[in-house]
Formats: sequence, structure tokens, C-alpha cells
Amino acid sequence: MFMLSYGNYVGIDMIDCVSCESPYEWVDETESEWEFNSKGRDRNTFNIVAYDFGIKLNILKRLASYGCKITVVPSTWPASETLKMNPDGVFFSNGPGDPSAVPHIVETVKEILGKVPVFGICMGHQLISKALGGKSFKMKFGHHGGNQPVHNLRNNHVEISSQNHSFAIDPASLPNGVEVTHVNLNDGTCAGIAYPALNVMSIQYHPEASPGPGVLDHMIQIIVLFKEFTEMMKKNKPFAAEEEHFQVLQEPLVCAA
Ligand SMILES: NC(=O)CC[C@H](N)C(=O)O
Repeated sequence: MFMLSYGNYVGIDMIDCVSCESPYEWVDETESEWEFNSKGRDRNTFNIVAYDFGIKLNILKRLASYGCKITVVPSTWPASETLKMNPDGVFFSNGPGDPSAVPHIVETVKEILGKVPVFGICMGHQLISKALGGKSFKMKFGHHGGNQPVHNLRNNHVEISSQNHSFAIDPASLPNGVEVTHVNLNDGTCAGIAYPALNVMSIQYHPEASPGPGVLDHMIQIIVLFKEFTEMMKKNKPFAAEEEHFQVLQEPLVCAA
């Protein structure tokens, strides 16, 4: 454990201190509490590898509630090992510190991009953006806390989000093909990107956060990001079409009962 004063962490790898030491399967022990998608839920639907840069429990719960069977791996886990596991998707987590301080992880992300669908949150978003060629910078104050308005450029909605980051991605540094999907309305900074050609999406804020009563969760726009990730994996699965056909065949049986 070490202590750093505010502003003293540029260029320091802080992920190394918080990542897990070896891979493990994550199993949700409180699933009823976090049931967002009970209809048609099947945990075995998507096998995902989640890189742990300091991963938040709520992220694991939300991914599981959308049908993901999750293997959590350390930040140093080689891309080649991940690809050998033949996952349906890879998730890059939130995590502390400067994304420029972990070029070895950016290399890992680069090796994975384009091979399987990918989703990143906060640090994960920054590392994906850097792997695509973008540049990060230290913000003056950062964004910390709830009530951060974000413009979702895809559906033209404003999302009220929870955020906790001190670095951001310069959208001008991103290459052609990368779409800025979300913009922070307070200061115009990049709050999310997508690269549809490579099945990549990432978000700077915390869609898993629960700043208010859980009873309203089904109304919160931002949790659809988890759904979007599973939809992206579903489309990428070679047998996705067959599976849908199977579900259609099952429906009359459900109605008859
Ligand atoms: N919550 C996070 O993942 C933080 C992202 C990054 N470490 C930052 O401070 O900008």
C-alpha cells in the first residue's frame, strides 16, 4: 500500500497495485437483487473475459445480469491467452491512475481489438482509445460524483451519469472510423466512443453506478450500454441466427402454459 498526494500520480502505474493476481470465475451470489433481465436470462449465453484494472463489483453484477459468464483476469494477462479462451467478448474495466503509465496494457488491448467484441468503462475506455491511436490528457479538476450530464449523440438523449476520472481522451486525436458517441455537457469532453467496424464500444462514465433508488433502474437509459455489449456479442456469434429461431419455436409452448 502506498500513499500519493493529489496531482502526484501522472506517469505512475497504479493498476498493478489493485489488479487480481490470477484468473478466476466470477459468480453472482446475490442475483435476485440485481435481476435486470430475468426474461430469457441464460448465464451461459456469453463467455466473457474481464480485465481487472480495479474492477467494480457492480460492473460484474450488471454483466452477469445480462447473461455473461465472466472470467476475471489480471491486467498482465497476455492477449494470446485471452484469445485462446475463445471468448464471445472482452471487457476492460475501470481503474485508477494515468492511462499513459501502462503502455504494456495498451499493447494487450491492441492485440485484442478487432478479434472479438470489446467494451470498456472509464480506464477501460481510455486504454481502448489509446490502443486505437488516441491520446489522453490530465484534466484540471476531473469529473467526480453524480449528476454529470452527458449527451448521447446516437439517440440525442441527455443521460445523468456518475463519473470518477481525472484523465480524458482528446477526441481530435482519434483516427477516422472512431465515432464519438457521448459528450460531457459540462465541458464538452469525450464521454464515449465506438468503432463499429471493429465491434468496439467504450464509455468514460459509470453506467453500473447506483447513485439513487434501485427501483428506478429499469428507467435509467445508461444501463442499456450493458445490453448493447451483449447485442454486439450476439450478432458476432456464428450461431446467433439459429438461436433466435430456437427461441421463436419455444414461444408457443410458453403461451400455452
Ligand atoms: N474510474 C476510473 O476508471 C478512473 C479512470 C482514470 N484512472 C482516471 O482517473 O481518469
